[in-house]
Amino acid sequence: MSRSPSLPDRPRLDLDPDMSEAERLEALRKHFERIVQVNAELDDRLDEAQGRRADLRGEVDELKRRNEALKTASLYIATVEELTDDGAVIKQHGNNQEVLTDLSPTLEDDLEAGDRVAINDSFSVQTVLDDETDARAQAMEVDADPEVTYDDIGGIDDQVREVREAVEDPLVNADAFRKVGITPPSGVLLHGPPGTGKTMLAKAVANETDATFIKMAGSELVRKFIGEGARLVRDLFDLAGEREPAVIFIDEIDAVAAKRTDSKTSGDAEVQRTMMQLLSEMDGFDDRGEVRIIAATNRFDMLDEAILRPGRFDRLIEVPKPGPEGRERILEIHTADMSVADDVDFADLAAELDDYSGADIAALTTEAGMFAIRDERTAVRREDFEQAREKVETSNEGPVFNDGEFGRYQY
Ligand SMILES: Nc1ncnc2c1ncn2[C@@H]1O[C@H](COP(=O)(O)OP(=O)(O)OP(=O)(O)O)[C@@H](O)[C@H]1O
Repeated sequence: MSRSPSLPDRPRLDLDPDMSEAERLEALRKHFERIVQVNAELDDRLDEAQGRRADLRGEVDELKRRNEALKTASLYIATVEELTDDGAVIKQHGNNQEVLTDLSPTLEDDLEAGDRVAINDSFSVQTVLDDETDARAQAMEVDADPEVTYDDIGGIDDQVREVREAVEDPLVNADAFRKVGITPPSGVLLHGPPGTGKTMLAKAVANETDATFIKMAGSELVRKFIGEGARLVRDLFDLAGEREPAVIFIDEIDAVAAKRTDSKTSGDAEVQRTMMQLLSEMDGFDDRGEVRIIAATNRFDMLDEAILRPGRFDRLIEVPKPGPEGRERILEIHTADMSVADDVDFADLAAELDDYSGADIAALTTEAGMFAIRDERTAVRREDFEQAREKVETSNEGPVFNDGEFGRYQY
């Protein structure tokens, strides 16, 4: 990469052998002042570059999202009704339009009547789709008996309490809410940096209330074909109704509920349709009995305000990275089953793990354990944690420090 032309020059120190001591001292003092000044200028430039980098990353994310939407933009779902010598008769879902379409030789052999296919705007068959149940399985994770408990979650006690009040109490104590005549929050939105325990919170609430945990990934929803995202949202709420008590967890909700952009691609329109379906399911939520809904996002700044209105995600809970005490607790949780040598002081270690998320700490403890194994020891020592830190912090997936990735969000 070429160097930016406007970077300040490296200051030079010219000392003449004929100079007196006083002159030398003066030259050195000036040189020092110049270095301090150049350093300050470089700091400014660095800040500027980091700001610019954060902006560019934001743009890249947005472009990636649009690209993803465009790739699936113009595909619709249809069912093959009949195979004839002239091609296949297909029926498009949604409008039930029947069309005879040519088939490419490669598809001809694969297709059977009854298959679901993806077609483009001109009804040409693009791919054979998986079974409907596969599409659901890919987008939804159903866990009738999640194992996470509140004790497994460290450093976010206030958030645990808030989630319990907003999600657990209405499930366990529905009568009390009815008698007092208040409506519990419709949906809870957890927002904060990645790996801080948002999914754990949702699972723990489901566990403590003996509810089925049903997770839907927002990013999966937008990868589907026209009409499929909205249908999956419908399925999600139907399934939760069948399995009540249930906790619906929509991860990465920003993928379906981002602020409207000015782009008019059909991919964006499809994302909008999916979001509309989600909003209408939430608006009809009161009659759904023992179903609670939690969503999570790392990109709170991107959300469309429509989803935050009363009756929708009207309880916002920020889940931040843990402070030193929280980090200490998370270290204890993740080393509970490890043998740890006496020279490891968790409070001391936690104080040094500035900006680590819960997930970073979990990764750190595993790495430390690996170093002990490599050294053929059974107890994990302080030096293992040090080596693990070096590894975690130099790898790309290590913690992202304050002036990095999240500079552009509010976290
Ligand atoms: N507060 C915490 N206490 C204990 N462990 C944690 C905590 N936060 C994260 N972890 C560890 O990190 C893993 C990932 O956490 P989780 O999936 O809940 O994060 P998340 O906030 O949902 O992340 P993302 O936004 O990336 O989906 C957990 O399985 C756990 O091992």
